[in-house]
Amino acid sequence: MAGRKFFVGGNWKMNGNKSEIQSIVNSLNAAPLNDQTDIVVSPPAVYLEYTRGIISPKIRTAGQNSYKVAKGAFTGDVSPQMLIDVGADWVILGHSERRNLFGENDQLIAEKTAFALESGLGVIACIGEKLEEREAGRTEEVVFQQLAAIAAKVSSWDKVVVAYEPVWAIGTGKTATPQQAQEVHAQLRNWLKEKVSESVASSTRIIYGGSVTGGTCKELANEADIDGFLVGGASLKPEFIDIINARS
Ligand SMILES: O=C(CO)COP(=O)(O)O
Repeated sequence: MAGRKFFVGGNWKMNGNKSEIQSIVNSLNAAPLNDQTDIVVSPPAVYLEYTRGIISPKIRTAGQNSYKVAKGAFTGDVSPQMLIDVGADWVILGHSERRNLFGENDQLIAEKTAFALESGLGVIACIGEKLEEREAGRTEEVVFQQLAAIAAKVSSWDKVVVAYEPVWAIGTGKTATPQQAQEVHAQLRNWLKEKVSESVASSTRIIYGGSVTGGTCKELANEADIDGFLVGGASLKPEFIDIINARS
């Protein structure tokens, strides 16, 4: 907690069309939203501009990915400059689906993070262990390695939010318990303190993602080192409003 502004992101992943987005946006625009919370939604890239055009200015938008250079022969990719051009303020990088389905490694994610920050975007930097890694007692080692790769390329942490998303909790309905999440968040904050600085450790938001719902969000939000959420499935549903307001 410690003065860190609560941050809730909705990662829509590869879901939605104009009509579905219109109805999600209508419900968000009409809802009472806690103004002590930073709220970001991340539609598929092709719908970023459409979403920006209809959503309340209180809600910021994020790309789900961006490449490490501004333009060029990189078929199928988008740059931070393009995301900014269509009104995005943030980008999600290092999501486990990018790592595991599209083969992105720590090095590439770190380079993309550096370039997105340099270009003026905020970065939601995702890390998290797989089930077999947790079961082998390697959670700390894995998340520290992922964070270290990113930290090596970050010179200013003001616009970085770290998202801890255990892979076994993503899309599975198995939310980490508040204690499981808090334990890793505290370890990550301690890592930042030791390897970066005390002030970065105390000011950087560390948010949790993995099957967060309207039912699980309040208890998680009570933990000292959980500064918000990155929400997948539930961000497409009305309960996203309860998650945004979890600290109210
Ligand atoms: O991957 C996630 C957010 O980036 C979490 O997804 P779910 O909330 O659907 O588990």
